[in-house]
Amino acid sequence: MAEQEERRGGEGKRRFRIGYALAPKKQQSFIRDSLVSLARSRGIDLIRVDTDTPLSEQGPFDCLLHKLYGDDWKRQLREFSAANPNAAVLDSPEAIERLHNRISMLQVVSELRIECRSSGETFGIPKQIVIYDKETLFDRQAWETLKFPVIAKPLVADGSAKSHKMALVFSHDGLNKLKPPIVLQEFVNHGGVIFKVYVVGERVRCVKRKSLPDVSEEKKVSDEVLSFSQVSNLAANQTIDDSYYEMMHLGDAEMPPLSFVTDIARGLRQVMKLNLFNFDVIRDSRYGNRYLIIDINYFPGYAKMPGYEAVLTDFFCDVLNKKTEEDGGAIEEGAAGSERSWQGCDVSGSFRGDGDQDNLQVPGLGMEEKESSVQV
Ligand SMILES: Nc1ncnc2c1ncn2[C@@H]1O[C@H](COP(=O)(O)OP(=O)(O)OP(=O)(O)O)[C@@H](O)[C@H]1O
Ligand SMILES: O=P(O)(O)O[C@H]1[C@H](O)[C@H](O)[C@H](OP(=O)(O)O)[C@@H](OP(=O)(O)O)[C@@H]1O
Ligand SMILES: [Mg+2]
Ligand SMILES: [Mg+2]
Repeated sequence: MAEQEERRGGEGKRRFRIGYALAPKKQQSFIRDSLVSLARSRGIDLIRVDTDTPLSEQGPFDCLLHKLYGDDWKRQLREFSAANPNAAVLDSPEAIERLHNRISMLQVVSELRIECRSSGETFGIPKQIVIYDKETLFDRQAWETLKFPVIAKPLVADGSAKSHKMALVFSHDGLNKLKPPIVLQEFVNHGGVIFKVYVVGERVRCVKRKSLPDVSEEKKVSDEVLSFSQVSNLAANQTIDDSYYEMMHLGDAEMPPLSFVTDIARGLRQVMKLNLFNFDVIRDSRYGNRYLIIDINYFPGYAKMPGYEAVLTDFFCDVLNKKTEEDGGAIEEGAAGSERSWQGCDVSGSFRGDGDQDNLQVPGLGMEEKESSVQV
């Protein structure tokens, strides 16, 4: 009885347990005290999953949040879902798998169906080919459809440092320095600014980041190969705020229309069946209102966004609310104490955008309402 009362968080309130299974570096950057305390105040306990102990020996969990790789972990997740059909897994390993290959990752973009916009914005992906072996690399026919410069990206995007090691190749003379399997993606001049669109369930936030500089015509005949890695990623403890934009001279870079990136985010979420991801967008300097999606990441560095605690906590409440409704736990107002009633997460709470640079889209609210408190 005491344990049940403890789970109910005293005064008959039901508490929820979200287990998180993350690599140490990710846990350190994402599970901050500020997130843990805000979630706790809304009736949610964030509990570390010990990745050295079988998942089946831990819990119980109402929801599992994870960013781990490998067949054994996928097996444990399948067993967890079979044993706990009412628990939410964020997100399904099968859906995440699609993002671990840079070809299947961007294929989802071709499945998007988004209405034409009167303002004329269009989207797509850069031209790219996959090269599985050295022989193909030297088979001119394989890559002659591409225009140099190209970016050579590892085919596998599995979160390893190796999967971020890239090379900018200006001419085919540079191809012999590459190690397949790789994707050769046309480098598109985009003014040195990349837009990262963070998605947390129905919530979307677009931020600007420093990107690779444009390549001049003269440079395009060089046999050089420029290696780089994660040029647009911030250090885990760095956040995106005005000082960052000033330091990186990104202040006056125009953001893409919020409704445009939100439509793409919604489309990607439906096609990929993922809740937690971001995607990188560049504006093609040749056309001005043509946007190219160049990368999609599962469970990115949300903590770099000021106010990420409220975004994630509101999302957790959405998930738990949805699970409770699905479980038939109708929330009877004032029916505290009855077995099926659920006091649930308190989802009221102000959730504010932070200035012009970051567009903020919360469910059902337009831009003009972004400063209002969010009751979801
Ligand atoms: N097709 C392209 N045209 C121009 N610049 C590009 C292109 N692809 C990548 N870049 C540049 O290279 C950087 C890294 O590319 P990408 O985002 O695909 O790598 P990543 O290792 O997956 O990065 P992340 O840290 O976002 O996961 C981008 O942020 C951008 O600056
Ligand atoms: O600047 P962002 O938040 O995009 O940086 C992310 C990056 O896009 C990838 O999602 C990284 O994950 P992997 O691709 O699995 O390496 C994130 O690293 P992580 O340690 O936070 O998961 C970056 O934060
Ligand atoms: Mg990227
Ligand atoms: Mg990436």
